[in-house]
Amino acid sequence: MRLQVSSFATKANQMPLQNPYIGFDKDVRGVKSLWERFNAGLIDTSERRNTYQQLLLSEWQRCTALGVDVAMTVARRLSDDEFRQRTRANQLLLETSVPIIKDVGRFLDEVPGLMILTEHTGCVLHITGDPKVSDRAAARSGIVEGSTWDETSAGTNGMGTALSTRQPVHVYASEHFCEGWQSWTCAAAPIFDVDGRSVLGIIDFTTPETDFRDQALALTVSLANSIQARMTLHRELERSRVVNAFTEAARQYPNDDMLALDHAGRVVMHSPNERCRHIAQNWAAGGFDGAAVRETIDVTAPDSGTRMGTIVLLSSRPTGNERAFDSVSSSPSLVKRFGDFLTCDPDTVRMLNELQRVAAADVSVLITGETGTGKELLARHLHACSPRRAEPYLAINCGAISAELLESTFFGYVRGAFSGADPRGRAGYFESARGGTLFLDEVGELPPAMQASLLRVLEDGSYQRVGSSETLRARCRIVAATHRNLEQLVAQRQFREDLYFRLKVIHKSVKPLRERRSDVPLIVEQFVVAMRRKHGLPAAEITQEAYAALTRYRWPGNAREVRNVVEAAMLCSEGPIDVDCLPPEVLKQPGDSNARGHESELATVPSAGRDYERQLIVGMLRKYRKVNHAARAMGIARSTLYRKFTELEIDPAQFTTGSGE
Ligand SMILES: Nc1ncnc2c1ncn2[C@@H]1O[C@H](COP(=O)(O)OP(=O)(O)OP(=O)(O)O)[C@@H](O)[C@H]1O
Repeated sequence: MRLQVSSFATKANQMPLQNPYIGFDKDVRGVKSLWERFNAGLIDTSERRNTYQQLLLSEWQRCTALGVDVAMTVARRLSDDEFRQRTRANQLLLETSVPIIKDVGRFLDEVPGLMILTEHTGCVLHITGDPKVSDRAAARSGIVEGSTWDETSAGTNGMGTALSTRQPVHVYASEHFCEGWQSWTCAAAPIFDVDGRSVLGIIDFTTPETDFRDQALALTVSLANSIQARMTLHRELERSRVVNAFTEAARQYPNDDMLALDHAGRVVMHSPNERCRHIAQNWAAGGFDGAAVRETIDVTAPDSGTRMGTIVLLSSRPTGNERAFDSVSSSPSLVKRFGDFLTCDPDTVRMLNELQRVAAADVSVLITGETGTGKELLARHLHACSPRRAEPYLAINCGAISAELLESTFFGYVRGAFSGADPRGRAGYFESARGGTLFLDEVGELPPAMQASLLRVLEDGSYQRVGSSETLRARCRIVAATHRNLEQLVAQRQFREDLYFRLKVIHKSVKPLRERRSDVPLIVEQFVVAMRRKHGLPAAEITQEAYAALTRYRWPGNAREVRNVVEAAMLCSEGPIDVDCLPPEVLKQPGDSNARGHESELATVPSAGRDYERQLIVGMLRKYRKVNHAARAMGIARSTLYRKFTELEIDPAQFTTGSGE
């Protein structure tokens, strides 16, 4: 159970094994019976209980209050996209931890257990261990990479409880709050960042209940310490590189005030004056004027392109023409970053500043704009800036769910609600989002019946699971988005006016990229760095001609199209990115009916989308040289990739080695 006693926290080094909560002579049967009585509502308050039982009860009461489903049997899992993002964000932790875990794993051959690494919100990044146990854990409890184990998602459990207590814990079988985890026993320890306070992740050793080893807790603590030590070394190296970059930037821009931030956005250095000292002191609390940031320069690792820190140039004391990125902007301008959303367009900067101001307010927000303009990106960061940031962020594409399943997907259902349903019933998005944010993408696609149900929730917060008359209360914030013109849909009676007004308490519209052309270089630059990281590519220049074409093009698919074109071009090029790596539509001059130099190709390729897809796949094959590696990098099944070869007339043998598999 958790090591919650405060004296332990302060005397951890002297007395860990004397703590009653990590003793291994646990009263297994007693705990099971306590759990059963707790869930049946049969706990007698006058009953005398020892400290350990009281601790368990208060844990479980807390989980109940958090709305955790005690009957949960399969852990919540992030979408593939979200998991990919978490993996990218925790690359260093993974690269540092996995070799250590594997090294130790070799000596655990005899123990039927799993070594699990999570990041700081409880999402499992990596699992190593006995394949049989791994299969069983996946099938029985959903213990897989991408599953989430923070206590608000999964109740008392090794990873989640170590995260919330920031201490090593041992959670035995029926000490788990959810029924679905009670056939497991876990020992887990937090991995701390260099500041000794922020938790980077958790290292956990999970075994079937009966196979637990007394030494497991010591093992996880020792592993966490090793990972921590190696991370500290990396961070020190990064820090010295950030300091060097700061010194270089200060030499280049002697009139600028600037700060150097580490990978986590903490101030490492600042210009030696009172204003900067003041900004640096208030930086962590966000008590600075965001608009004071003129430019940011990422300090990246020379080999991997991973971001190690940032140099922030502040906007006052302007001297005229200094620029951080020569390739980025033709005039000095303010670059605003809102999460991963970058802009230097004054209207969009203003819109983001307004969005930032409403992040903390508990009101619904509607974001409109053409497809690919970054609406999801804004919604995600709005959540990250809100007081709800520790709670789940759930994104739903309303247009992708069939009308019959919408009610049950949003509101959940009880057992026996309809045929084909999970016999245990299931929570819907409103329940799973709890106190977090529900992002309703493509909200304009909701059919009328669902619009009426959503309106009811927005009006009084109440809803029912399908098949139940019990009223539940929604506690999440709604952020909605659409590329459609909702006002027009209202006029055409396709969208309820009352719902429209409920959703657009705050309404922000994102301009298409062709109306903020100064953002194109910024976004191209951002994707060049991201794709280098994603595919492990060396630094590549963009030739002047290619650059001119990229900035001239109107980008009907907005930033998403930029991403696709940059990714394909980088995979296609062997050296600098030149025009021959750009798709024909990008090369078209305004008024041109033919793409320069690509007439013959165009004649055989029916659409730009197809052309892009073909280019991307060929690029992937060239890079990875094996079909299965390319499929994995693209996040699709090998069979799908083979189907694409036929569709797009690609001969994989031309690009792969050996069997190509
Ligand atoms: N201003 C921006 N700066 C950097 N990247 C951006 C920007 N806007 C969008 N992107 C990137 O473009 C891609 C598409 O963004 P996103 O999915 O948020 O668009 P969207 O408007 O929600 O699209 P849709 O309407 O099709 O759902 C993502 O890869 C996102 O990271």
